[in-house]
Amino acid sequence: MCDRVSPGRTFREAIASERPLQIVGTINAYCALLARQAGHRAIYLSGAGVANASFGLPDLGITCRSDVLEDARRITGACDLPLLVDIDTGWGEAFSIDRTVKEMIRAGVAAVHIEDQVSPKRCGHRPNKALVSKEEMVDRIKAAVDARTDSDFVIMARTDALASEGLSAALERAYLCVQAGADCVFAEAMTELVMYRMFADVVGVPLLANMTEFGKTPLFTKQQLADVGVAMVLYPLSAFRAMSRAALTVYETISREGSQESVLGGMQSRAELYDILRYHDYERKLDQLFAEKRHDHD
Ligand SMILES: C[C@](O)(C(=O)O)[C@H](CC(=O)O)C(=O)O
Ligand SMILES: [Mg+2]
Repeated sequence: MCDRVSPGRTFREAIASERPLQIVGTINAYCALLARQAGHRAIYLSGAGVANASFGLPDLGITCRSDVLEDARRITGACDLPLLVDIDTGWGEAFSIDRTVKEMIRAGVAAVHIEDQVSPKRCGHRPNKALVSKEEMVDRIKAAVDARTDSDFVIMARTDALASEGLSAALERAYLCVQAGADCVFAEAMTELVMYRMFADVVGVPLLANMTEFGKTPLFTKQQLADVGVAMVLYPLSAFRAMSRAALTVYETISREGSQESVLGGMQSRAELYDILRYHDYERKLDQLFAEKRHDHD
């Protein structure tokens, strides 16, 4: 790796120093800057977010590695916060997973989570999810771990097993993934707080809880999750859901009222936008370059 601190290292440090670490979904580069402005220390590129927001598609395994990589690169290009990326099933067998991991590292990503659903996958909070065998999932993890070109890059194993196979099977899968080298575990679609305590005790590595809205998991607080041993709390689509509602309201208002006047109060101002983008720094730089150029010709 180049002179840059490994994003994986930054992510590991964030997990160690903020318990639990809040990881917020940022569907694009500007959202990543907003999350940083709000003081967050880690961000997330959601697979559902790529499908829904970038492609207008449902989260059913329709988007692929290059789609997610493109969104990831835009985010890492604009924001230095460590980025966790949802790579769904890894998009294939061992060599495809190898390529996925290597390209994610090249894209400046800090961590990925890979799940045990069959391909094409479904949203973790919808019915009728089908899983690959635990042996195949272990192979996915081995392939991901072996693919690392940066030993700090974080491989997180996600299990979707609770719904179809029950808690003991989900715990066993998580344990086997850790034995195979996974750095962290993502316990998907838990229905009770105590389940996280059981996972934390079994896996012995940092555990992630997914607080996605309108799904199978009640919205536990950061403190409740800390008390049951959770190390990371994910809010994958919270901002996206709020942005979507806000955008719809604006479109409807413009259409209904013939003006956006009544919704101005809900908008970020030009000054606020420019602040986040450091617009004036860019402008000053431009002025300076032109001034130097003029000077050269004198
Ligand atoms: C975390 C997740 O994998 C995502 O893609 O963001 C989704 C979130 C959601 O659909 O609410 C999941 O939990 O499957
Ligand atoms: Mg997903």
